[in-house]
Amino acid sequence: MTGISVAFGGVKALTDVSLTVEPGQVHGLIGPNGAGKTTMFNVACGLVRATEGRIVWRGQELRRLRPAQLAGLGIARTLQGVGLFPGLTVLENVMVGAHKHAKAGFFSALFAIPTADKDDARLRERAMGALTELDAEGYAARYPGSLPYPVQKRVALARALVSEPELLLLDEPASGLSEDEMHELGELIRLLSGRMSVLLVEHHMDLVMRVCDQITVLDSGRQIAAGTPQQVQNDPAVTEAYLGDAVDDTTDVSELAGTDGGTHRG
Ligand SMILES: Nc1ncnc2c1ncn2[C@@H]1O[C@H](COP(=O)(O)OP(=O)(O)OP(=O)(O)O)[C@@H](O)[C@H]1O
Repeated sequence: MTGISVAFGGVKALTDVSLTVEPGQVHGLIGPNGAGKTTMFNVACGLVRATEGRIVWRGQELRRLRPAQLAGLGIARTLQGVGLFPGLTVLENVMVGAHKHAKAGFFSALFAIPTADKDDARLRERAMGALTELDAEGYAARYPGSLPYPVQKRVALARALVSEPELLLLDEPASGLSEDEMHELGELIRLLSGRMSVLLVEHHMDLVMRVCDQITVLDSGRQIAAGTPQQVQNDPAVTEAYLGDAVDDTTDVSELAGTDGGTHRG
């Protein structure tokens, strides 16, 4: 993504931001509240159109990117919150994520079109595989509303993984997780980077510092730093940006602890 600017009416949410997620790398996008992280993420998903700038994927410029195109491009995403279909079981929810691989099957079934049983079986198998990878196979027959939030988040991630994306876009995947769950999530993201690239928008500094290969830091819609976790941690502009944020919002002081000393690095 190069030279991305976004304006909402008179508000400049992003000004000339560039970042490249390299193959097999985890790229973190961080910044204080209102920095523009979600807007940048939404540009990458096709949910927000950039006022200026270019998105290039696999050597091709994506003009007028729409969210519906992502799966076909080998890109999957999870959004803030969970977004599972309450009327479908966990397994069915994950099968929705696999639909680009199915010629017939689950979707034909949804719309009462005659199904190809083989496709359906393959889809189920892939969806169960993704659930197993996330230790959630035991919940396959349950409905999302009956499950604890962290489990719902794992299911949402399984749904993104089942399409075997080349690029996984994660928007605040650690929100609402305990320390232990966050640690597991970090290990999982590292594991996933062996077979896909990851763009990670996240508030939890210790997670970001532990799992990312490269980090881009935004503040007030502008890129203020970029580099390895160590480079970013040692950048005075970053500390300053977070200090300003901590003064505005005292609840963020604990997060600040991870940005200054390096003690959270794994
Ligand atoms: N749809 C919108 N309409 C108008 N302004 C918006 C819209 N979305 C975002 N903004 C503004 O753009 C700026 C960047 O917001 P954004 O949500 O991208 O930041 P963020 O870094 O994700 O913040 P947070 O960490 O609080 O989620 C903010 O000033 C915000 O108020």
